[in-house]
Amino acid sequence: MAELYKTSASKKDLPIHMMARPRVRGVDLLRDPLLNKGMGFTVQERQILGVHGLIPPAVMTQSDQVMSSLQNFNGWTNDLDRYIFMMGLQDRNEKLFYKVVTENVEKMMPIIYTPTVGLACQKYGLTFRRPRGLYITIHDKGFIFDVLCNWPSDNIKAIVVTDGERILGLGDLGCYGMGIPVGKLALYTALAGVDPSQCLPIMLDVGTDNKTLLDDPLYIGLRQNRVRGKPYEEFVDEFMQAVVRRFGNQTLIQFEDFGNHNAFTLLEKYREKYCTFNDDIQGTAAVAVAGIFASLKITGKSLEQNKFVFLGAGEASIGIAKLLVMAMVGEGMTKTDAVRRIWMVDSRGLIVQNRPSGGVTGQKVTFAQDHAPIDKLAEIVKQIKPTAIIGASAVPGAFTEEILTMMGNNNERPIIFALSNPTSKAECTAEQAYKATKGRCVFASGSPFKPVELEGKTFVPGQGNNAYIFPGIALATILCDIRCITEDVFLESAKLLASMVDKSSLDKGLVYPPLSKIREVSTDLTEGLINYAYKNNLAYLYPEPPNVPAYIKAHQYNTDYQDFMPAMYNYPNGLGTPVQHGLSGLYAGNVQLS
Ligand SMILES: O=C([O-])CC(=O)C(=O)O
Ligand SMILES: [Mg+2]
Repeated sequence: MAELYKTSASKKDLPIHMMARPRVRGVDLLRDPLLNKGMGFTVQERQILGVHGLIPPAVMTQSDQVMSSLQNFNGWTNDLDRYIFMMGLQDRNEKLFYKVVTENVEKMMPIIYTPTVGLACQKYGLTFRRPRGLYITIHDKGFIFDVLCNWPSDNIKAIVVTDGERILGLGDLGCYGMGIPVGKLALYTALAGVDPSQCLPIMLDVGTDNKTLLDDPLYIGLRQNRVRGKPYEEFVDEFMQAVVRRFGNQTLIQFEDFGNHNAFTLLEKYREKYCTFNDDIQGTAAVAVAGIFASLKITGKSLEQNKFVFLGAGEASIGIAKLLVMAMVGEGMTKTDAVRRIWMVDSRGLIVQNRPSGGVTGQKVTFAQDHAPIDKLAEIVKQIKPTAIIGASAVPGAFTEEILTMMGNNNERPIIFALSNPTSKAECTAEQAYKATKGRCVFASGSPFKPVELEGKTFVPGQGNNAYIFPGIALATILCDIRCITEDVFLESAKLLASMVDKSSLDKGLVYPPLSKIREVSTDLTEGLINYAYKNNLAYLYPEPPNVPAYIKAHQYNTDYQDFMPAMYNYPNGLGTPVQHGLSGLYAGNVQLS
């Protein structure tokens, strides 16, 4: 059985005829980002693989290349240029891209992911250099499987798909939303170690209702209004079926940044039939609930001693609220009592049962309270006296100084989460929250904020972003073959993540592990979830891996270059025949020909 789990044998273990050989050579090798090493190719490899002379003569180690990339990165004066530089690197040399990212996670995440990815999406038409992922349009209806067949690999384990209708808190960006699946999948690899060749970003272009884009002659998507209703549903149905036909029914499909209505409808429709989850509803819920679990260790309160006010009643708020209810019920409360602790506020004010202005519909119904209507958030906070306010409204500045001060006056340690993305949409800044509460609040935000100095003390805001959750869930799902991701998986993820917050973080008011640890967190989450999946009969891979950490490690992407030792120049007796074209003198001291 040990053999079954021995997947990445070291080079020495392999018989010579099985040593890695790239599937392409010559100039095609340099143009394949999965294989290209640029100047990292040894002289021997250059000769054998037919790229000698096609790259400058210097042979660089991968760490030299990392240094050179960082110098380049630092040379750019704005984040969008840094994003473009990093995408260029990803397009040229994936191993190097992921090495740079994984060795500099804190610096790179805000560029290749939120918040800069939001800006990049807004300017996607201009930043577009080379295609990445698949674009499937409503006009491909009837032929989606054929489009999927154009993808060059059969071995796809994970797809992140969007239709671009609600990109972060930026609204409908149509086809420009492709930056999001690309960014999310970059984190699959950088944070959890999912093999990038097994990941596929997909944009379902059904048009856009963004007038500015429709009027822009340089817009790169379908120039028509969004298709809705039955044709849209049939289109997405066909897409789901085509994915299974093309890549198998265990393919993970992560829904990302769909409009509110479609996000909920599609999740309900597919969650039991496909291996799927919605990151904005479920991933965000798990990260927020983890933050709340961890905050209890700071506030000293139990979950049921809290009262939560949510600003915004969309995917994130409803997802968090539902998971919170599940957590409270898990602790012995009735559902009715749990729901009573949750107060939702949308653009029309407090969501109450007898709302005069058009009633309450959809997902909000569960949380409509028996209370008189109130319009303004400040008045709601004054009357309801929440212990926690959670913003997922994409209304910047909605948590005013008055509201934050009130939270500080009503609570010894108020919980303030401003989760809307990107930074420009956050309900308040970290500084505003700490200042108004004299440093007593437990603050987290969806996009990163820098630490805040206040009266000689440093406060470190937590980043309550689903990036702490989705890469680990994805890797666990892939590795133990979970076919249906139940709601329990998200609650378990929240508990696991909260358990990883150590005392030194809590002492700084930080309810998440530091961002510098997010890779270890993703791996630990994967391990916890694999164990959970086997205990709860969710895993299809049998037999169960005897050593889960070793099993995970063996399957995680290695950012080190693969050695393309030319098998044809080696003989089974183990004597490698060096390639000697009188070059050893030329390259003396630079490379070793052995
Ligand atoms: O992408 C992010 O940073 C978090 C997220 O899912 C969203 O805001 O839609
Ligand atoms: Mg999202």
